Amino acid sequence: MAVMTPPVVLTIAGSDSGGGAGIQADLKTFAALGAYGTSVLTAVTAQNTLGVTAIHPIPVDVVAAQLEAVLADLPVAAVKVGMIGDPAVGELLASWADRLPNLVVDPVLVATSGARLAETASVAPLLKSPCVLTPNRQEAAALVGEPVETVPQMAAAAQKLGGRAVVVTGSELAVDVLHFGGVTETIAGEPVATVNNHGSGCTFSSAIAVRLALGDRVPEAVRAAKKYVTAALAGGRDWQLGAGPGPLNHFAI
Ligand SMILES: Nc1ncnc2c1ncn2[C@@H]1O[C@H](COP(=O)(O)OP(=O)(O)O)[C@@H](O)[C@H]1O
Ligand SMILES: Cc1ncc(COP(=O)(O)O)c(N)n1
Repeated sequence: MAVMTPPVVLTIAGSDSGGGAGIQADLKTFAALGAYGTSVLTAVTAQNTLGVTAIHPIPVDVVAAQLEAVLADLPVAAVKVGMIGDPAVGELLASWADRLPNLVVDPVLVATSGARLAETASVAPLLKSPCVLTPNRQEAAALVGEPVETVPQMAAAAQKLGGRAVVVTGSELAVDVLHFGGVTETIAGEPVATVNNHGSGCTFSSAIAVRLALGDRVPEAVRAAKKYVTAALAGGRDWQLGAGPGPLNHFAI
């Protein structure tokens, strides 16, 4: 029998005990889109659809050991970074950035439920790396220090932030703004009327990483990820999991 190796994608992120966001959303997205998922945990959160009740950051040497274990053995083709609970981990990842192929950084700061998950200082070291950065409007505002609400403000923020590319996501607007290769474009999707949006940002950034691992250019990867997150939001519109904003249905494609 012929041997085959599936595309391997790595998530470096926090655990969401409720299963809707973080590492759990990332691994489901990888599986749904045909990649083999690996994971480096940066934090354990006690979390459900209603909120976050505890955060335990993983010590930086244990984060480094996980990263070394994965990269020493598995042919990682893309890496997604989510919640970084500690600036020392941000520094560690920045020092590894040139060995992290097709890097996508979702600068997670606040959960959909409103809970603070990380400080801008944690992600700041990575902002100079050649990554695809995927802030939502609130995160973009925190990173550029200006209000980001409207589509023109999203475009201005995307142009200010550096990296390989920036996608400022518009949550329920269903409109994202991509700045790549000197070109700024609006990517409009179908708005989905749903309360179940917990983990949409994690899912979107993970889907971009899979598509980059499969060989897409950045604009194609972002468009494919937008289609996927829309389908997963639509697929979870009619289910109920938890009393707060529920998760997406990652396998409804
Ligand atoms: N209700 C919705 N209908 C359609 N697309 C949505 C909806 N909510 C979020 N999205 C899309 O999901 C992706 C993740 O963005 P966003 O929700 O802004 O991230 P975050 O979870 O970090 O706030 C973006 O492509 C955004 O446009
Ligand atoms: C561990 C962890 N990481 C990230 C998020 C952000 O989730 P969302 O995609 O809803 O912004 C979260 N709630 N928990």
